[in-house]
Amino acid sequence: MSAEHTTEVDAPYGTGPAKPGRNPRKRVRVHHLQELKDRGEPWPMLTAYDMYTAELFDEAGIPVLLVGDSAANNVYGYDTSLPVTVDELLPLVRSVTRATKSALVVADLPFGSYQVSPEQAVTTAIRFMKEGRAHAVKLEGGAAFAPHVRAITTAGIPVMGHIGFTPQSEHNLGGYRVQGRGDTGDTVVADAVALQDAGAFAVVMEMVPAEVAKRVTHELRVPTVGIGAGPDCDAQVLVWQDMAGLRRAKAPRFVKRYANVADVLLGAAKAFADDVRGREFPAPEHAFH
Ligand SMILES: Nc1nc(=O)c2c([nH]1)NC[C@@H]1CN(c3ccc(C(=O)N[C@@H](CCC(=O)O)C(=O)O)cc3)CN21
Ligand SMILES: CC(C)C(=O)C(=O)O
Ligand SMILES: [Mg+2]
Repeated sequence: MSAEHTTEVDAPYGTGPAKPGRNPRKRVRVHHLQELKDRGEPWPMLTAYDMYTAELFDEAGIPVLLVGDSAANNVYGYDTSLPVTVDELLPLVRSVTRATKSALVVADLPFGSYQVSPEQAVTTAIRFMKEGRAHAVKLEGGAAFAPHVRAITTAGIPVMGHIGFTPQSEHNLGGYRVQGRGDTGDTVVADAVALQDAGAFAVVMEMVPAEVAKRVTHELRVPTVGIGAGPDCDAQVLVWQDMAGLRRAKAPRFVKRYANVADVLLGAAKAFADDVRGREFPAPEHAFH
């Protein structure tokens, strides 16, 4: 029996590092994430936009990778997530999915690709599954988008919700602001319940007060995924360039920086430049004779 076909797998899924070359885990599924919530085990999620990062995060045991529409900011250099298109995101999704063995890959539906109607949402979600080889999709919006979520899940595609601060609506929300303070906390809870009832397998909460996120997490059967939503969510997500310190701009309050990749890359590029200018590179061992 080849390694690929072993039925002996590490449990629980995605809660520890993979063991390369031995006992490869099966693909994380939506029901594994539900099992983690039911056992009270929090799980990590990161964005990924390309092959090498996806491969590393998969090996690190990150069970869910999000190809975020935040590629707008973190790959394409737009100032908001609004301009990025399906055609720009699809190749990134394809490379991330191709690079992973275990992680469940979620594709963000970008602005304008699902809001028009549930039918448009299904059509776009199908493109991400068929052309991007994603395992699930994510869209922004509360109760008003329950019909869109229902339509996509009816087509057989798992959907992750996203409420609280929803970057695609920044012009309507008045900028990057915490959502659900005071009386509007009840709206966040109602939105989360509506998404769950429409079939969402998990709900991201971005920049909502920790107490509201805790309420939602206890109210929902399905997992909540926090970003700036306090410690009581069932999962936590960060943009990888924030998490690893590749992005050098001032990070939002909810970010914790675990490395300084920017300094590592800057140092490597400067050393290479110095070597070329000083005729240190290429050395004899780098040349063919
Ligand atoms: N690199 C990156 N990280 C992200 O978390 C992220 C993106 N890009 N792009 C899409 C959205 C936009 N997000 C953002 C961007 C900025 C703030 C921010 O500046 N927050 C401030 C102000 C909060 C407030 O006004 O209360 C902060 O200090 O947290 C928050 C979320 C989250 N997403
Ligand atoms: C920050 C996460 C939740 C996201 O939606 C994105 O990266 O696009
Ligand atoms: Mg997004």
